[in-house]
Amino acid sequence: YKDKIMPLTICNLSSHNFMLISIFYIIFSQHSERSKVLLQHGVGLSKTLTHIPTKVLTMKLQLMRGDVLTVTSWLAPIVWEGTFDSAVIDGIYKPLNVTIATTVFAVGKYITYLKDFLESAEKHYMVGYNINYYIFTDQPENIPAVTLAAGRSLWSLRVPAFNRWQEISLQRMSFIRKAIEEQIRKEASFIFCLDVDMRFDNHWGAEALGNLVAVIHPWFYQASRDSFPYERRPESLAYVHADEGDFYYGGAVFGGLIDEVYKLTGTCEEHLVIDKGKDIEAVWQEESHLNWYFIYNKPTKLLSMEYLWSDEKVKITELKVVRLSTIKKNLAAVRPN
Ligand SMILES: CC(=O)N[C@H]1[C@@H](OP(=O)(O)OP(=O)(O)OC[C@H]2O[C@@H](n3ccc(=O)[nH]c3=O)[C@H](O)[C@@H]2O)O[C@H](CO)[C@H](O)[C@@H]1O
Ligand SMILES: [Mn+2]
Repeated sequence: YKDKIMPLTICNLSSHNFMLISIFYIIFSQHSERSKVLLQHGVGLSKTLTHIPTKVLTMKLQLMRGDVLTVTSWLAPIVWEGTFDSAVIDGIYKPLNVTIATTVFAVGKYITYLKDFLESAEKHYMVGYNINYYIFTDQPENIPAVTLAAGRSLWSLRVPAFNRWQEISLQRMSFIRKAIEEQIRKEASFIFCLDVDMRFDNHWGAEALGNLVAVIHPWFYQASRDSFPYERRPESLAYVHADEGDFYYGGAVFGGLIDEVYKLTGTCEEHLVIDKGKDIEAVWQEESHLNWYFIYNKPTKLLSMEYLWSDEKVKITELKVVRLSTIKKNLAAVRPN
């Protein structure tokens, strides 16, 4: 299969993934006792996992992508169209009846993005799953009325208005950490933390679930490590040495199991507070701290730029589908500074 279809260099990149998938299915098909898989996802054992037939295995192996990196050097999958089968993924997660918390900040004029964000999410984001949206806003009265599907609900959490846009990004980690502690932990098993200036265009589903999930920043997909915009001043706790770093991740999408994201947000919050005490603000605010965190706490799953694209980018051939895109915004009109 490899020799016939894939050029040798690509074959080297993909063979790990090929092996992993094969091993996963061998384990899966031989053990109908499903505790390992369920425990790995940190969810209860009460529901029955549906049996995955052999014909699905055969189909899956034909879906491999040969033109892109589909696994990291620490063996985390990178999710691209053609690397997963939604029927198999839903066969794992739907019976577990998981609830996925989804945090979004809509402060000041950014509240105007919320309607399209929510309406498009209802069409494409985790369709068929229980979703709790947590909207952090300074104006709960202006949250638009959007019809949510069954099993999906929306909570508003009040935050102050800020006079610098950087401040909102900086404070997100702390607000999310607190909300997990006080509310979210009791209500959901997974969480995704998303920017609001975005629109879902296509399926963005349960294949994105994982213990600790990061997204490759679309502007730095093909960039070399020395051009990643990590924080380079050693005084900051977000400092990354020139010899370190795997990918440059976007701050607009991260997630995973609640406890993993609790640790992530708590650590970033601590580092942000210490930096502030030293009067230093990392070059890309919380995104810089997030990138630091993922170097020392490797994400267990990476999402390709299909999961975080930008309306301002010219499409590349590897991009077969845009699932979520940052909309073009008039920064002078929407930001407080
Ligand atoms: C695509 C991507 O990875 N974007 C990141 C990037 O810039 P962006 O240009 O995407 O940042 P942005 O202006 O979208 O701000 C981030 C988010 O903060 C919220 N917000 C911001 C300003 C405001 O007045 N009101 C408000 O609610 C809102 O949810 C917004 O989506 O760098 C930021 C760091 O500063 C964040 O890490 C963003 O996630
Ligand atoms: Mn944004």
